[in-house]
Amino acid sequence: MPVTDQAFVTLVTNDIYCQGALVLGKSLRNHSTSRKLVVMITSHVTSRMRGVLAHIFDEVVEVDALNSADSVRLALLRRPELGITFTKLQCWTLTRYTKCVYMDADTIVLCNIDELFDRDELSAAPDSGWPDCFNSGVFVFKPSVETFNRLLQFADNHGSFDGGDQGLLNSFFNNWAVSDIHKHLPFIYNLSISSVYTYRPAFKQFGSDAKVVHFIGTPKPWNLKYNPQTKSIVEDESLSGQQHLSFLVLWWEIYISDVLPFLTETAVSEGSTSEQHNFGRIELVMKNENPSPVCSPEAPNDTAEKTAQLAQTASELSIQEAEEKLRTEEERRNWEQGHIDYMGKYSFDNIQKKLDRFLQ
Ligand SMILES: O=c1ccn([C@@H]2O[C@H](COP(=O)(O)OP(=O)(O)O[C@H]3O[C@H](CO)[C@@H](O)[C@H](O)[C@H]3O)[C@@H](O)[C@H]2O)c(=O)[nH]1
Ligand SMILES: [Mn+2]
Repeated sequence: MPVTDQAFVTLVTNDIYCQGALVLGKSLRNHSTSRKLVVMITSHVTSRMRGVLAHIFDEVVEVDALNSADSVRLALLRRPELGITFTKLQCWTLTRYTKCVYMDADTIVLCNIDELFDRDELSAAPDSGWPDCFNSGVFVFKPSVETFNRLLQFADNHGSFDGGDQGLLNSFFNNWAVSDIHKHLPFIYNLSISSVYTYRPAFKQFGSDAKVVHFIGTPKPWNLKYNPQTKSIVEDESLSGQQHLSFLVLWWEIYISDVLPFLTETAVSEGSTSEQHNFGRIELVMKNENPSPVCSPEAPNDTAEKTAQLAQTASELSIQEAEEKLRTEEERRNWEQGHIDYMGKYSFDNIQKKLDRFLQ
């Protein structure tokens, strides 16, 4: 039975974080949540992206951006961009809902977690860096204008010890660590990806129970490169063994199968808009470095070198030429059978060029 007065809520202040929110929303839908899905956005989110969000979320709510502007404390955290996360506090203004679960846009669910609505405000899981603090990437709360105003007043009086919302919320709900064990969510509801390497044996023992994965810190999944052919993350120095790759692969698989079609579809159907799209930072595939053979039984049994040449040629095709070729029967057959040349003609770069053309 759908429950219409309770919702999962997330936040995005720009189109880049939207990639995360879309994957999160889709993961909640894939696990048949009975609650509403709400995404709070700020004015910088483009109207095209708002349209895409509306495909997955029940409500796209514009809120005013709030910023801690606390550069000194944020510098301590080495994350100057996180002042904007004060905007998260706006979730308390969603008073048409009686209870909500807030989730960061860099989280995904691995199963249905509707049971969280049995908990009260403020329930959250321990932060892996300082377990007497809760992590503010997943928490149960009760919308209330009064609480919202008290939070703003508190922020005004005391600021935030880490410059972001997490410091503020921990000071405000300051008895979380000791008052009520029911408000301590098990860590599996907010598995910080960093714990995978800081306590590897525990991950081996309990990791399979995880319900929510949180890609805390940097890099975020959407900043990485993914090779859909080999279903693997293209590792670079920003990873340095710190992220658990299989969860990143899962994120990317949801992105490719459930989100990318919405993004490309909307770009095509709203071709007349002059707004700039924001797929720029997502690199779906490696281009010509390390080419691997195109996965297609019809393709001749080429050497890697020949494949490299083909990939090179394909990536150099003009859009018109690429479209022309798309119409040929063989390619259509390959496409329909799922043998898609992700390394060449249908590399993300080429798809992106096509989107650019539609958006001009
Ligand atoms: O430019 C931004 C930055 C953040 N967000 C939103 O705010 C959330 C928090 O930012 P994130 O980059 O996910 O922070 P974390 O790496 O998770 O860092 C920690 O510190 C943050 C600041 O206190 C808390 O908000 C997080 O919950 C906590 O996990 C994101 O998921 C988004 O929902 C935006 O929409 N735009
Ligand atoms: Mn986060």
